Amino acid sequence: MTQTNRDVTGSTWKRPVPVIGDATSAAERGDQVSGWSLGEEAQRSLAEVIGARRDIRRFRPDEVPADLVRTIIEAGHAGPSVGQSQPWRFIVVRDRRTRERAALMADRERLRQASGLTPERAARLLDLQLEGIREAPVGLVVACDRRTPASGVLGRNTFHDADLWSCACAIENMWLTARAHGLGMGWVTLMRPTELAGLLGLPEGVETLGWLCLGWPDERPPYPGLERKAWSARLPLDQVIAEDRWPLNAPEPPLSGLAGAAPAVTSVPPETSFAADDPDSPLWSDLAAPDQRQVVRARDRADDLLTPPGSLGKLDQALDRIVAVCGEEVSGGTLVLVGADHPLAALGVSAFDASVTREVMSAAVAGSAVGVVAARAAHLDVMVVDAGIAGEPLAGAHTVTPLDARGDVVNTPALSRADTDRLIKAGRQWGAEAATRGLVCLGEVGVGNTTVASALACVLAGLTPSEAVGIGAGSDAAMLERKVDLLAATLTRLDLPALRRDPVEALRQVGGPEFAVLAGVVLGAAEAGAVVVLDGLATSVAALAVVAVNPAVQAHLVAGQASREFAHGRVLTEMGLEPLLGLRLRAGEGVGAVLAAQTLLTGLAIRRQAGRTR
Ligand SMILES: Cc1cc2ncn([C@H]3O[C@H](COP(=O)(O)O)[C@@H](O)[C@H]3O)c2cc1C
Ligand SMILES: O=C(O)c1cccnc1
Repeated sequence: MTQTNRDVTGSTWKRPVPVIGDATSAAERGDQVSGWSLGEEAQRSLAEVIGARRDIRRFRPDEVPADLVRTIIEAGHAGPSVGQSQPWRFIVVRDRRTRERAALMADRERLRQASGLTPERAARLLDLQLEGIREAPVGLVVACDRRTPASGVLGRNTFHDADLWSCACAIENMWLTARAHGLGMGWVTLMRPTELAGLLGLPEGVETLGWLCLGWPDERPPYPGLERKAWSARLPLDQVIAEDRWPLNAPEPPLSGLAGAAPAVTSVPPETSFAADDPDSPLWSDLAAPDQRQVVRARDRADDLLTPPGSLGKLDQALDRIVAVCGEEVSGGTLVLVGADHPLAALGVSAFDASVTREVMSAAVAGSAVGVVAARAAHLDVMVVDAGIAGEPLAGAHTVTPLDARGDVVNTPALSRADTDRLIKAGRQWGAEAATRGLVCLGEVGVGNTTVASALACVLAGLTPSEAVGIGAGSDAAMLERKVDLLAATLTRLDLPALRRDPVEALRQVGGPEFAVLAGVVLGAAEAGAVVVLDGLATSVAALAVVAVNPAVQAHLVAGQASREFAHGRVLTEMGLEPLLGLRLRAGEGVGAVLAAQTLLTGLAIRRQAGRTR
C-alpha cells in the first residue's frame, strides 16, 4: 500500500516547525542522511588539528593572554558530560610556589618509576623530559567533583567513573583548541593523586585528573615525542580494532609501552610532603626557581652545540640546571666542610672513636684530609667549619658551636632551638659567601653522623629504621642491629607528622650541628644564586630539610653522587634528584661532591668552548 500525505479529509497540512530546538523534518533527514555534515573543510580542519595535537614538554617563557586561557577553558566546558553533570572544575595555577611544588612531586615520581624498571629502560626514561611544569607559565588542573551520588546522575549509576571520563573529554577539547591556537599543552599524571589534592586543598570527594601544562611550545614535534625517542610506537590501526567480540588469541597487554613497569603504588602516601608555610622559620626564603627565560636560554644555547642534543646524558641535565641558575661562566667553586661531634657516638654506633672527628678536621685545616686534598686537586677553594668539635675551637677554621647542652638524639633533642637557629643563620651567611666563587660543594665530618642522618631520613623522608641505616664508616652486623634499635627507640619519642611539617624542629630533635649549618649553607648559597653540589647522606638530608620548606631550592641542587648508604638514594628521590656519579663512595668529607664538581666544571667548559652551529 502506498502512503500518502493526505488525511481523511483529503487535505495536506503545513508542518508545524518548532521555533526552538531541532527544526528539521523527518522527510529532510530521510532525504539526505548526511545533511548534518559540517562539510569537507571542517572535516579536513578537524582531522588536521587531531593529527597535529602533541603532548608538549618544553615551553617558551612568554605569557599566555588571559582571554586565550579562557577560550581554552570554554572549549573544555563545552565538552560532553555524563547526564550533563558537568563535574569538571578548572583550577588555573599561576602561583609560583604551587607550581614549583607540583614540579617537585613530578621529579620525585619520575625517579620512583625509574627504580622499578630494568636498568636499560630506566636509563631511557631518565633521559626523557617528561613534563614542563616549571616551564609552562600556566598550570591547569581539571578536578572532578564526585560528591554527587552516582545514582543522582543519569548514566552514572551503572558506570560510576563516567564523571571522570567526562572530565577527560573536557581535557581533549582544551588540548585540541590549544593546538589550533598554536599553544602547547602537556598532560602530567606523574605525581601521586593524594599529594596533588593536598597541594591544591581539594575537599574530600574531589579528584584531579593530573596537571596540564599550558604555554607557547618550545618544540614543534611532527610526531609523538615518545616515538621520536624510540620509547614506543603507534600501534597499527587494525591491531586495535576488533569485530563483534573480543578477538580470540589476542596478545596479552601491554601491546607496547612500559614493558617491565613498576608495580602500582601500594604504600599509603604521606598526607603532604612539604613543610607548613612559615615565613618566620629560619629556613624560610622568598627564593624563586630560576626564571624560565634563563632556563630556555640555557637550553637554546645547548641546542646549538656541535653535538647531538643531550649527548652528555645526565651531565647535560645537570649542566642545563647550572647554566639556568648561574650561567656558563662558572669555572670554580668551594668545598664547605663542616665538622662536629655527636653525643650519640657514645652509644656504640660507629666503628671509630669520637676523637677521629677532631683528627680529621685538624688534617682538613692543614690541607691533608681526603676531602680537602680532592678539592685542591680540583682547583676548588676550601672553607672549613668547626660546628662543635670537643676541645678548643679548631684553629684556622670558621667556628660556630652550640652554646646549650646537647642531647644524644635517642633520648633527648640534639640541640636547643636557639642553637639550631644560630647554626642555620651562620651557615646561611657562609653559603652566601661561598656562592661568590662558583659551585658550592658540601662536605661533613662527624663520627656517628651517618646514624644521625638516618634518623633525619626517617623523619623527613618517612623511612623505617631498617631502611634508613647503613654501614657508615664501617659497621658490622651487630652494630647495624644496634643502630636500627636506637632509631626505633628515637622514633617512639617523636610526633612524626608534626616534625615532618617543621624541618627546623627535626634538625633540632634528631639532627646535629653540622646538619643545621649545612642546611643554612644550602639556603644561603641558593639565595645568592649558586648551585650547591651535594655529597653523601648527611649533606643530602640537610638539603632535604631546606627543600621541604622551599621547593624552589631544588632547582639549585645537583646530587653529586649516590653513596654506599642505602638511605641516600631514598633521600635524593624525595628531592627529585638523580645522582650524577655512582662510585659506591663512603668517604664523607665532600669527596663525592668535589669529584662531581670537577666533572661539572669540565662540562661547563664544553658548553663555553665547543663548536656552535650558528
Ligand atoms: C678516618 C675517617 C675519616 C673520615 N672522613 C669522613 N668520614 C665519615 O665517616 C663518619 C660517619 O660514619 P659513622 O657514622 O659510621 O661514624 C663521618 O665522619 C663521615 O664524614 C670519616 C670516617 C673516618 C673513620
Ligand atoms: O654516604 C655517606 O655520606 C657516608 C657514608 C659513610 C661515611 N660517611 C659518609
